[in-house]
Amino acid sequence: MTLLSINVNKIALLRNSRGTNHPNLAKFVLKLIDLGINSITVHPREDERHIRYNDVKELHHLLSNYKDVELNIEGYPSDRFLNLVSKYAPNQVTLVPDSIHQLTSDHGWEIANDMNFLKSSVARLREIPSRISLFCEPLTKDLLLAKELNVDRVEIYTGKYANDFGSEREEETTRTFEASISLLNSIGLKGNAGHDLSLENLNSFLQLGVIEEVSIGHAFTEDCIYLGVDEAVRRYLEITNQLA
Ligand SMILES: CC(=O)[C@@H](O)[C@H](O)COP(=O)(O)O
Ligand SMILES: NCC(=O)COP(=O)(O)O
Repeated sequence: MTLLSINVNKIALLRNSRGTNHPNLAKFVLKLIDLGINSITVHPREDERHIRYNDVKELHHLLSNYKDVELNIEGYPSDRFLNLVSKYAPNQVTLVPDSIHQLTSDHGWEIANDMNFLKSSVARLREIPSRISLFCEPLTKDLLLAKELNVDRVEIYTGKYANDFGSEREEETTRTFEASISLLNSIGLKGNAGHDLSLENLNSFLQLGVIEEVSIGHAFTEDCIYLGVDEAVRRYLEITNQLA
């Protein structure tokens, strides 16, 4: 069984588009919890284009009433971000190499280039009881360096997997991800995964090896439009084998 974490960035994006509180993020999260979701992911970017820092405060308070529901906060380890996660100590912090100029998180850390920066960020996070996860490419060199950084998990960036799924590159790309998941397990690191996972590619991805958690937002939000929230949640939980 793999934990399904729903990323609610796009609900916040829709809310921000009108300057009102509709759709209400807390109401949507409560709906997800009622439907059996046990983890929520938010990604407060520096420009707060969707999730705002104040959303984190409100969601942390809301989820304090649901001990079996996890909060995963993703983001670039700026001082502002580290202060935020230090204040709320979520179940998991996922460090992502982002800049405000990016449309989305479209790459993992090139750890060798940022080793000292990541070492200091991890040291700061070790002052709180949160699991530390690092958003990485499925590359041996980065996975081994993640082990050296002594993080708890690696979130494998699955953008290439999703992009190549169903193409002539699928077989080779699948082998790359399968080897990365196997390596993670062999070096004692637990693997999360995320970015562009969907109802189309998720089941195939989860056959590649042991994945603790997948975080899914963009495709899930689209599925909610076509299928409705209840059916979208049911289908994703069915694939991750979390249905009661
Ligand atoms: C790290 C990752 O792939 C996603 O968690 C990220 O939150 C997507 O960001 P946007 O929702 O801003 O595209
Ligand atoms: N870490 C991946 C995530 O939270 C959601 O990514 P996406 O499904 O919105 O691409």
